[in-house]
Amino acid sequence: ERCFVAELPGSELVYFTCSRSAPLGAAALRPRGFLPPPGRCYSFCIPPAQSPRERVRAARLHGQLQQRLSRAPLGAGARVLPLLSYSPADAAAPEPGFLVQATQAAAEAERALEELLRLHLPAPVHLSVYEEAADGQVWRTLWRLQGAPEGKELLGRVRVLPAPEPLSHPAAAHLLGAAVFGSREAARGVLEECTSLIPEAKAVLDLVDKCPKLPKKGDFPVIVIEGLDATGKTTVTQSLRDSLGAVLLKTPPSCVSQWRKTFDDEPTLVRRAFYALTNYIVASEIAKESTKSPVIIDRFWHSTAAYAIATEISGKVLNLPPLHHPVYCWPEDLLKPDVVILLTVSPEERIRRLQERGIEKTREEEELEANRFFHQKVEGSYRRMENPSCELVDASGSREQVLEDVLHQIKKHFPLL
Ligand SMILES: Nc1ncnc2c1ncn2[C@@H]1O[C@H](COP(=O)(O)OP(=O)(O)OP(=O)(O)O)[C@@H](O)[C@H]1O
Ligand SMILES: Nc1ccn([C@@H]2O[C@H](COP(=O)(O)O)[C@@H](O)[C@H]2O)c(=O)n1
Repeated sequence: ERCFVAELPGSELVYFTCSRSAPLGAAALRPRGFLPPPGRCYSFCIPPAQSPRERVRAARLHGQLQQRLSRAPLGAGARVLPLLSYSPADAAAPEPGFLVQATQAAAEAERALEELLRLHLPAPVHLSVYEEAADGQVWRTLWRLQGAPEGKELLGRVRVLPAPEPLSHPAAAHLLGAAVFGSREAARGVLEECTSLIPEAKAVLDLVDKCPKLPKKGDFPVIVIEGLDATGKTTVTQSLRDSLGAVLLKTPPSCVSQWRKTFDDEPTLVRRAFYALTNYIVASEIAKESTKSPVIIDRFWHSTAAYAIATEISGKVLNLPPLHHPVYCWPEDLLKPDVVILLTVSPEERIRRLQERGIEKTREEEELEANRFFHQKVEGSYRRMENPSCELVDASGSREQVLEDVLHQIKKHFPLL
């Protein structure tokens, strides 16, 4: 039995399933907020990759469809929401897809959607249509789209019911190796798979392959400063460099800057593998520099993992994988820092600083502003990291106060510094 989870506006998750046999009275149970009245919903999923080599293509197809859906003539007020199809009974990775909420039952919107799917999805293409019946229950009609331009076959009609919320988010068990990479080889494998599609992947691999496999930290302290955008990392890391006579490094390093936009436009799988590998490039720099002086790093692996988890786990902070989940564990083959400090500021102060700075924001930061739940999930993930865990410093005071507090925290580990 397949179940589905969709993320509604406001980051609410709705879990539902379909049943042929549920007794009709069994609740005017309609999944809450699922079908905006009066309206229709449509859903479809991206067919899973048949082999590891195919997973980059499948991930890219998902991204392309998302872009095309955002431009498709689906009618005023139509919403395209992220959907996952999963089976509670087996361990297979969930299939990503979309739930399209149309505010009117517009034949034109339906035609546009069908045309898009016929054009871009490999056959057989399945489309589910959800409607409310006179008795207030929601029904799903499953269609197989075939032939051009309008051929379609009716496969069946079933009731839609709320599904029990699983103990953990359906994506949680599949983050490792797909969004969070537990080793250099795991991330490397993804970029290997895309060298024929993305030429820049080869250039990144060449850089990574020049770095020693297990670089060793020198005797000087290695300190990472983490935090959301505009929490003051640049300000603090520069002050720390000056007051500790340290070397300042950042991830991703400048040697990959020219490829960053390319990978930011790729789906999670490829984008996160890129960022994961940049940590290994910086690790070899840390190894060298920490034999000579203290090293300060502006973002490292915790950023890579926290942003990946927050993006892939839909809903709110309570949907994050629980404490001690393997996604929060430092990769065994990545040079480990001595101290990781997480700068925190209130959402209001952070937004004030972002606005004051006034420079163009990255796509992810636009999302951050629009979606405070995403912001909470990134910070919630940082807070769950372990070995090394993040030590929190409230960064909402003056620049001088924040520096003093960070130095105080560092000196607890290195009193002689
Ligand atoms: N303690 C502070 N009080 C007030 N403003 C601050 C403080 N620290 C930093 N700022 C200002 O807030 C803005 C963001 O700071 P900064 O660039 O250091 O953050 P960041 O975390 O490095 O951001 P990003 O991750 O986007 O690079 C800057 O304009 C900076 O001058
Ligand atoms: N080690 C890292 C560093 C960065 N990222 C990603 O980059 C974004 C933030 O970078 P800034 O240059 O704006 O500070 C953030 O959205 C992360 O996705 C990363 O993954 N790993």
